[in-house]
Amino acid sequence: MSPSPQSVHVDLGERSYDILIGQNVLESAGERIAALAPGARTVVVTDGRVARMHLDTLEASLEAAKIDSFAVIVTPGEGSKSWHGIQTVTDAIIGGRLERGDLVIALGGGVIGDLAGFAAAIARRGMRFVQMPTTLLAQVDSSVGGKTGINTEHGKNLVGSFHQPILVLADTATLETLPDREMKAGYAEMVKYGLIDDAAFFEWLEVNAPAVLAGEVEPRTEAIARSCAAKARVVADDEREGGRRALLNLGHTFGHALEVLCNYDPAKLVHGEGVAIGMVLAHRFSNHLGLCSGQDVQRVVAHLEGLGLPTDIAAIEGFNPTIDELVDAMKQDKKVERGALTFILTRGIGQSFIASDVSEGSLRSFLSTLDLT
Ligand SMILES: NC(=O)c1ccc[n+]([C@@H]2O[C@H](COP(=O)([O-])OP(=O)(O)OC[C@H]3O[C@@H](n4cnc5c(N)ncnc54)[C@H](O)[C@@H]3O)[C@@H](O)[C@H]2O)c1
Ligand SMILES: O=C(O)C(=O)C[C@@H](O)[C@H](O)[C@H](O)COP(=O)(O)O
Ligand SMILES: [Zn+2]
Repeated sequence: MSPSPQSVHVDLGERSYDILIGQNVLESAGERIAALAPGARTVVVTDGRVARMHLDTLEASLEAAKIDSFAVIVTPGEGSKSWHGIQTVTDAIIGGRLERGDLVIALGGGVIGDLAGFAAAIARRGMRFVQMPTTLLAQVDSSVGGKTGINTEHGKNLVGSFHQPILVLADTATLETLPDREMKAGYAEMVKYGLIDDAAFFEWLEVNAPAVLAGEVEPRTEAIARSCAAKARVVADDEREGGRRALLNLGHTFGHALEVLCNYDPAKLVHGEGVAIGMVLAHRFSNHLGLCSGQDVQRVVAHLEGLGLPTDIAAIEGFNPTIDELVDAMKQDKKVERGALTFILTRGIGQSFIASDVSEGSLRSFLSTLDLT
């Protein structure tokens, strides 16, 4: 018997929902969905790798609850977060004659959650969906908060919508099959919450990160639940990123630019690694601007490096962007206002803030201190 799952509530009025975190919660998916959406048919959107490992468990649970379902299986990786991917999923929904009242299930990492969530937002002008995250990154971040969407040839996450799930079922047992590199990449989004506004969580992670990454059930479940609670608080306060939610973008202005310039090639960089490098650059940039001490920068670098995460651009194999390329890619960021970049900067660990008055000149001056061509 697995212990009862931990529960975090996302308080959004009529769009409120629960996040259930625990070992083997996927086995209870059918009964939970039957209770939440009685009579609904379901489509499970997943990728080929996750399907091989975890689709059977979900399908058995749906079948036991007498829920009619079929699966759409896309290719793993960012390439599926695309116009082609969204066409595949929406065609399957419409072709499968799902009705507006039926349900889309995202079983997988952040790519699947973003893709399936966006498909649910637009198919039949809006269907309900459930997130069943299977990567650490998706369990601590992407399955919560309702940002859904795809990449376009111009950049990352440029087309999408805010569409909240009705339930998040985070089965921590699925992480047992997750490769070590993906586990670490997800950890970057977890430590982000400490760096944003919770120095005590950062300190806790400095002690407990090895146990979390090694898969010790208790500290890992606690770390996931604390991360979800942190995100839930921000999202409840500012669902559509009118203000404070932008803090969740710490490291992302740099990180997304790196992902785009690496052509989303997972051999070079995955999202969480881009965020790790981006968070270090955000701290270094803050230090360059006289906002954050060198000691705090070193503490962040030491923590991430100690866990085997990349912390600078030079760590990306065969990648030598110019300053112009980086600045140009950053200008597609959705936080840009009237052409000006917004950064999440920091005064120290757990003291991040939104800076919309950063000049391109000071960014270029900072980038020129890095070892770039
Ligand atoms: N919507 C949001 O708020 C939000 C937040 C953070 C990140 N994101 C997005 O999420 C994406 C990154 O998510 P990700 O890191 O989960 O990547 P991903 O979905 O590509 O998954 C990473 C890899 O792990 C595999 N995988 C997934 N679960 C597995 C398991 N249990 N066992 C073995 N292999 C497994 C996948 O097949 C894939 O190859 C990016 O596109 C990013 O932009 C969105
Ligand atoms: O939920 C949010 O808000 C975030 O910013 C979480 C990020 O980790 C995530 O990568 C998000 O997709 C980035 O958002 P974007 O608006 O910069 O595309
Ligand atoms: Zn992210």
